[in-house]
Amino acid sequence: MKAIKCEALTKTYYRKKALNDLTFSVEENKIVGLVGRNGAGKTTLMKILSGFSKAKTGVVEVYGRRPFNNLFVSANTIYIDDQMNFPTTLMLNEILEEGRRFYHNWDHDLALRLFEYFGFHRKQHHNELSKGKESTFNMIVGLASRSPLTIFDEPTTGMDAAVRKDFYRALLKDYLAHPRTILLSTHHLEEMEDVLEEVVLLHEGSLHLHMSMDDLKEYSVGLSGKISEMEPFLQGRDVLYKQNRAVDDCYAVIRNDLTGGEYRQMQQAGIITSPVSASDLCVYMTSETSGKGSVDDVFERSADR
Ligand SMILES: Nc1ncnc2c1ncn2[C@@H]1O[C@H](COP(=O)(O)OP(=O)(O)OP(=O)(O)O)[C@@H](O)[C@H]1O
Repeated sequence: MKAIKCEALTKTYYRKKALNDLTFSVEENKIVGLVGRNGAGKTTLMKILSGFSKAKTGVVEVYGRRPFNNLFVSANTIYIDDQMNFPTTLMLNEILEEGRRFYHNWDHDLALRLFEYFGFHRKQHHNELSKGKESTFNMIVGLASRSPLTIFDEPTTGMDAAVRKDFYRALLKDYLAHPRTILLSTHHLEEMEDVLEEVVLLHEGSLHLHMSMDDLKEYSVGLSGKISEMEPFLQGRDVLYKQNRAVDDCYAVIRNDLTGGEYRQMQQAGIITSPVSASDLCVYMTSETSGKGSVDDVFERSADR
């Protein structure tokens, strides 16, 4: 069964299309990374899936039901972000108790063990926590809920590197023991490559790519060498990214469909091939193409004045 199904989904804010003709689906019990540049539409999509907001046109289904104002979807979905507001009168242990009352799969023992491991005190209040601690507490709620669809929107905001590592490990361990569908947006794809099974890349509200993490890692290859030597190899190919690095030196990323013979020809021409990480590939594929150049140009222009 599909946990998520979107068909031609569009959401507009005033005249701006936050989601534009978005079609993709996610099978049950997958752990999926949602990535894209700032403003790509990740939060908008997650809020629609959680039933908090309504699409303008298109179809969206969570476990076969339209999520907006739907009790079944609310009971089977949790949305965790860094702006969660819990009642300020409740202490942290009371918030966990509320979680136990609401979420039918809630694992209170797990919640309490994580609570203790991360050094929380029962009588603290959510609005008194530091940013990183707030995210850590929210993460505990998200994991302990064991919701069939668990949505984490940038869950590691403010967490230090050690806590982020603990989070990825806890997420993976709990997911393996209790499979469910987890959709997680992140700007730290490089840290999550071993956790995620699939990646959905959004760009300007549209689907740019949806594939398994294994395929994504193999999808492209980096080439560096002299421009004059590279040009013949790049002609007619799917060039995903290209940057001139020095007067006669260039780096390009192409689809990884080279034959053994082509690899040998490149070596003979002095072109160096290298793997491209999934995270770098996503950045390259969605890099600005509006002719604004790089941030270096901003400083060069101001020096010219
Ligand atoms: N409430 C709103 N009112 C008006 N425009 C909005 C609103 N929420 C989002 N947008 C716009 O919709 C687009 C997508 O925003 P969204 O927050 O979904 O992106 P995102 O991928 O989550 O970005 P980030 O990585 O920065 O969190 C942006 O252009 C944003 O300005």
